[in-house]
Amino acid sequence: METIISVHSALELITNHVKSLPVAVMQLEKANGLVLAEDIYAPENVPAFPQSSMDGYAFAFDNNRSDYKIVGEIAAGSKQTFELKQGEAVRIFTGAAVPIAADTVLMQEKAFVESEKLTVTDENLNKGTNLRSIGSEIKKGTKALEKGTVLKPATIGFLASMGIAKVKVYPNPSVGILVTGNELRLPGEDLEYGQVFESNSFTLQSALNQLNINNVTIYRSEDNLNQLQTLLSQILEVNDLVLISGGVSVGDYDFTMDALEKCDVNAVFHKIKQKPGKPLLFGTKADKVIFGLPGNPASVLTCFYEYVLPAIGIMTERNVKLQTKKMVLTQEYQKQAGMTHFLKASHNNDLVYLETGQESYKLSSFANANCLAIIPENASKIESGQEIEVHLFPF
Ligand SMILES: Nc1nc2c(c(=O)[nH]1)N[C@H]1C(S)=C(S)[C@@H](COP(=O)(O)OP(=O)(O)OC[C@H]3O[C@@H](n4cnc5c(N)ncnc54)[C@H](O)[C@@H]3O)O[C@H]1N2
Ligand code: MOO
Repeated sequence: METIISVHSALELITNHVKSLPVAVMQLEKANGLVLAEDIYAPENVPAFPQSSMDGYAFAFDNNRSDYKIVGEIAAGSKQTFELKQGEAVRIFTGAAVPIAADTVLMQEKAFVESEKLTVTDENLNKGTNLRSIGSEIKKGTKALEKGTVLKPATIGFLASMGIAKVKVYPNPSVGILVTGNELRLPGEDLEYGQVFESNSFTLQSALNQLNINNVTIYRSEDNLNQLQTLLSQILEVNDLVLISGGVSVGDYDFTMDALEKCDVNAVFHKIKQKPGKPLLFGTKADKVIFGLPGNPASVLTCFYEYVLPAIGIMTERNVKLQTKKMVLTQEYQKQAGMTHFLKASHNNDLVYLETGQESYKLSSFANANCLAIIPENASKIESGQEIEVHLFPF
């Protein structure tokens, strides 16, 4: 196992150890936000029949005629067909099948009808007006969507319009969040001296939900190796991704590393030259991915954005990494060389303002921030006005 490595090496190890999840066949209504794992070809013509796009009258267009005899009516969904003769029209409605012999639909606002006689009052009417021809949206057998397309409302609707009910996608992982700590109480409970409210599972679950990852189960364990090991082995059975909060440091009650070892997890690295989140732990067990997130609340969220997101991106073939931009720092920042600093910050017009309260137990600065400012490992001083990299939050 690697100990205390650079941010760059940590990301490289994650990239080398995480694989995309097996392709799954998914009901369309559950596929929003997922990536298509197959090319989609139209199984039928859309529309499958010549279709009226207006409420009005359908007929075979005749330049020398302005009157037609109305011989019937076709509503949307009607199976009725008409053998229209020259000079005959049918009353028709939006979405209805236009008779084969007809080629034009006159909208009713441009028609004058008396008893069964239709008079065209549209001087600019052309052959083919208001008629959607067979396959004019997409022809049967044509490629409709490429493998790799991210499904969104429009693509989901497009698939449904072709009659497709299920698609092959890269699924979202099922996620187990394991919260450790004797001191933790749930919001809403009474707090005794020495106890703190548990917030990490709330942060993590919300961050996952924001990615449309909703198959999330929260487990809780005391700082007890046996309990932790038993729970962890169950969690590893049923989840693709396991996020453990706390217990990754060096204290006498930090059992995460031992429990992972007992569960035969391959620890890939432990500790990154970074602040916050130095004791981040990453491991795998077969295709399962495990992160031991340092318990301090700001460390948990920073590590989620910087390391768990890229892993989820690989598992799902989605581009979910925080967007990177170069921006100008508006103040001087000093630190010791040797650690990358991820600083809660706000950007506006490509200028970056650092939040006060960078300590890893504080979430208030995170709550005010819209990005993380990156101060590189080897830097000891960034001047005000210098350009730095910024990772933008996805909201
Ligand atoms: N001697 C050393 N001590 C520590 C080191 C070190 O290098 N040497 N590293 C520090 C750093 S940096 C971090 S980060 C933490 C990480 O500690 P753990 O991952 O073992 O986390 P815990 O000790 O369980 O908790 C840390 C802190 O966070 C609070 N916490 C934990 N879980 C939650 C939760 N679900 N919701 C809200 N708050 C939570 C916990 O009460 C502690 O205050 O270790 C340092 N120590
Ligand atoms: O690495 Mo820790 O998150 O600074 O307190």
